[in-house]
Amino acid sequence: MNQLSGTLLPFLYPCLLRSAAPSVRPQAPRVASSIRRHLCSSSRRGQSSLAESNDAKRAAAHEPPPPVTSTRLNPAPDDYGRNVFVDKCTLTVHAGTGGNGCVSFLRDAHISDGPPNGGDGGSGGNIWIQAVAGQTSLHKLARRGIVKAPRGIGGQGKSQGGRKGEDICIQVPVGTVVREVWRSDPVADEEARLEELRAMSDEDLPSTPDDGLRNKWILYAGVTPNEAKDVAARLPGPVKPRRSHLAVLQPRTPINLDLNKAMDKPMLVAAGAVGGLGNPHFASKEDPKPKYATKGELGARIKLELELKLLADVGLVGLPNAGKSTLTRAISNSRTRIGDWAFTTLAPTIGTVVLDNNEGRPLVRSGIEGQPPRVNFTVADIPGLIEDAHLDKGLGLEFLRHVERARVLAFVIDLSAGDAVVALQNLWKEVGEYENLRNRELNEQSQKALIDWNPFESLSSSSTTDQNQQVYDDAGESISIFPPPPTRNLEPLKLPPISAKPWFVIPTKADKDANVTQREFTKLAEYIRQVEAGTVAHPSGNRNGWRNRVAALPVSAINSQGIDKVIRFTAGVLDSLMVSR
Ligand SMILES: Nc1nc2c(ncn2[C@@H]2O[C@H](COP(=O)(O)OP(=O)(O)OP(=O)(O)O)[C@@H](O)[C@H]2O)c(=O)[nH]1
Ligand SMILES: [Mg+2]
Repeated sequence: MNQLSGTLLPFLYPCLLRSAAPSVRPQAPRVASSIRRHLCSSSRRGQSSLAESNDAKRAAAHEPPPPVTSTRLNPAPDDYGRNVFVDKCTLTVHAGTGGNGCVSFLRDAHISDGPPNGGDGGSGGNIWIQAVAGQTSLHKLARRGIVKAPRGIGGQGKSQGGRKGEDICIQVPVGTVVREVWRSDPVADEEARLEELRAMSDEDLPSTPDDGLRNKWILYAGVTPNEAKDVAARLPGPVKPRRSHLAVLQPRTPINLDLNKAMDKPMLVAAGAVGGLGNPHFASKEDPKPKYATKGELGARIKLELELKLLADVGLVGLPNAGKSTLTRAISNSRTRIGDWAFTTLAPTIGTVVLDNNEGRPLVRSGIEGQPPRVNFTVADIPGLIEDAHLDKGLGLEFLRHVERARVLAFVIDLSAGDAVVALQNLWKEVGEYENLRNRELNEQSQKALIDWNPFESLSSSSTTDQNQQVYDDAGESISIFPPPPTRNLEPLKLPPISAKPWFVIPTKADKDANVTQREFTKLAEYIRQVEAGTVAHPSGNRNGWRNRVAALPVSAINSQGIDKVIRFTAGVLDSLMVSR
């Protein structure tokens, strides 16, 4: 070993030196150990260290393995990933304000007082939105609350235009509905104001330009206070506010987008405001060297409500403690919490089931002809439903709201916990009652909207606290700067009826007492067959409930048995939905 100390080897392979110590490192790289064997073959000390390490390895092999405390499918209750799921949030987007125009004049060795050459301001950043696959929650946007695009940079001398503000793209999960709550568009406000001024007769016109118009101008930095009055008096009349040419790409107001497909390109939500004009724009015969330029336009502000209409491809519906979370862990990458008590899961957790890990051959072949194959689907572990959940017992309404947002429903039934058919019927009863309740509410709301409508009600009377926030000037007078307009009451989302969703049953805990589970499964399978054949009523009580291809797929989630069949069946149902769409 002493031979080694004078070389670079100890630095490159520190394990060679450490191997002389009594501790054993079975994970040492194979290359290092082969070099070690080769180099140390002539050294007696090296031989003894190898012998020691072999002894230690042999001793370790005879040691009993550490006791297994938990597995992935039967973890300790504190072994779970943090769940941050948000399916509804509001977001205020600010399009970038335009950069200011510049007041500048050509200066040269031979020209001391040249023509105007101030550049235009750059336009503000645009706000885009894009639905992307792979995202399942709105929590990041909910945390941000406000998204502001940067403003454009001001113009400069020598006719240099300002740089444009950077664009911002908001990425949301596929299945997000985006609706406008209110909008404040300074350009539209200014247009309306100019329209009003134009309609006024000459006597009614304000004699001097009011603050609103003055605020649009920038005066040359070199003007003295006395000169400033003179320049201000020479300002041209109201300048028509300008919009970015991208504004034509904005969706119609009020915004109402249903982003139900992954988008290749983002969609424009709010175009950045245009930059101000430099002083050459105002040069005229009367005033060839204007000492003013315009400020950039103010960017629009839009308050949006984002809501996930589609939570996941499959929603697991079951009684508390039925084994939904264990099943979610068994079929997906989820690390949802598992515990042998009711209400272990209190908020939905979304897991992704991988059908193709891109290692050559897909694990499950899925997709429809002519379209790219499906590589995964999502599963939502929804908190357990209890009796009278539709009356909001045990946060029932909140949980049922999530059930409504799954494409396909999988009813998880514990085969060892009493009558499986009754358990399934009870779950459907809660879901069906919730649907009736929701339909009744929707009808009541639309009737109320009809009755409450008052054509003579002024806009200001419907103002909200948001709008009433006042700003005061130095003299204590209230001034309103850029106030948000009244909030729009958004209607509840229109969702397809729950009973019309494809559904199937996953009887679980099939590994428990064979006599009981076998008996319950036989009963349940017979009942499902009758529902499919139409000889018994649909368990939701709705005559038009989904009956095609209903199945009962028994599993033992804790042992990962029967899981493949569930994945294949679900992928098949999702494919058939795509074909029928
Ligand atoms: N023997 C057996 N036990 C299971 C199986 N699946 C789940 N369990 C156990 O059942 C208990 C409850 O499982 P969870 O997956 O937390 O049940 P859950 O439906 O998510 O419960 P909530 O979140 O409270 O609604 C745990 O102790 C699991 O280990 C199974 O297939 N076989
Ligand atoms: Mg759970």
